[in-house]
Amino acid sequence: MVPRMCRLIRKHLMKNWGQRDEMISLHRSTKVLTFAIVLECLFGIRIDADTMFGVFENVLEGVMAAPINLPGTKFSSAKKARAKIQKALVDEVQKKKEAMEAGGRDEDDAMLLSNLVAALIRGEVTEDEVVDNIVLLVFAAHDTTSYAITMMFKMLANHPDCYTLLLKEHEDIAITKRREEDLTLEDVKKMEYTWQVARETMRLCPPIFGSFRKATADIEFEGFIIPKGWKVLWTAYGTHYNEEYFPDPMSFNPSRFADPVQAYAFIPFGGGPRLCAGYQLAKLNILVFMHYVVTRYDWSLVYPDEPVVMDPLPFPSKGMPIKISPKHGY
Ligand code: HEM
Repeated sequence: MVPRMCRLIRKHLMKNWGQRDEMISLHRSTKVLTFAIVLECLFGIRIDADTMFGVFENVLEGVMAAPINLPGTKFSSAKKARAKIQKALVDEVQKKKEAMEAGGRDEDDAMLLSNLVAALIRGEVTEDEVVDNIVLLVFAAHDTTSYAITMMFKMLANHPDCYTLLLKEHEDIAITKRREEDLTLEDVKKMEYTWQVARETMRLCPPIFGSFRKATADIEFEGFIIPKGWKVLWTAYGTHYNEEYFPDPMSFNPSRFADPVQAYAFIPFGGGPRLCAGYQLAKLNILVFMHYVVTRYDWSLVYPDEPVVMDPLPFPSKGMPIKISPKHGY
C-alpha cells in the first residue's frame, strides 16, 4: 500500500503541481488526489480520476438539494451523475469478474475490488451492493481527508516553529532516499511529529463535527434522562475544546499529542465499534502527501485568514490557494 500511494502522490504532484512557480487550489488538488487514492490504493480501480472526479462532485452537490427532479435542478444533475458512476463502476466490476472467472491473476488481487467481486461470484452480494460500497467509501474519504490536509497547511503557515520541526522530520527521511525511491512503512512510522500536527489540526478543526446515535436504553446524564429510542447528537467540539482534556484548548500545540490522550476525548474519527473504517488510509494519505510536498516545494498561503464555511461539512471558502515554488533539485 505505501509504495503504491507514493507513486500515485508523486504522479499527482508532477502532473498538477509541476516544476514551475504556480498557484494551486490546495482543497481541489487534495480532493482529486484522495479520490484517486481510494479508487486505486484501496480498490485497485484505475479510472480517469480527472473526469470521474467532476461527476462525483455533481452527485455531492445534489445530496443536500431539494428533491425536485426537473431539468436544470441540482437534484436532477446529481441523479444523472450517479447513473454515470453506476455505469463506469459496473464496467469495472464486470471486467474484474470475467478476469477472476477466467482464473487470471494480477497485482490487484489483494485489493478490495477483488474481495468484493469474489463475494459477488459466491452469490453473497449483488452487483449493486458492490457498486454502492465503492461509492460510499469514495464519499466518506473525499471531503474529510482533503479538509484535514488543507487545515494542516493553514496551521503550519501560522506556526512557523511547528513547520520547522515538521520539515526537519521529513528532510531526515528524504536524505536516506534516492529521488524516485518509495517510502517504506518504517519511514512512515518515523513521521511522529507530523502525525501530532495532523491530530492537533483535527482537534481544532474536525472534518466531521459529529454524528447521531440512538439511545438503546434510558440513560442518565448529568441529572437528565435520555429516554430509550431518542436520537443523540455527539459532537467532536464538546471534548476537543474542553480544557479538562486539552489544557489551553484554543492554542495550537501539536506536542500535546506526544503523550497518550484520554480515551474518547479526541474523536475526529469517531470512536467505539463505529470508528472510521478509513482511519489508517487517511493517516497514510496525510503523512505521505505531506512528505512529498514539504520536501519538494516551498509554499505560502495566498489568503492567510481565509474563512471556513460549512455546507454542511466545513471547507475553506476560497479553496485555500497556495503559491508553490519547486525546491532546488526537484
Ligand atoms: C481525515 C479523514 C477522515 C475523517 C476525519 C473521518 C471521520 C469519520 C467519522 C467521525 C466517522 C464516524 C461517524 C459516526 O460515528 O457516525 C467515520 C466513519 C466512517 N468512515 Fe471516515 N473519516 C475520514 C476518512 C475516511 C476514509 C479515507 C474512508 C474510506 C476510505 C472512510 C470511511 C469511513 C466509513 C466506511 C465509516 C463508517 C464506519 C462504520 O459506521 O462502521 N473515512 N469517519
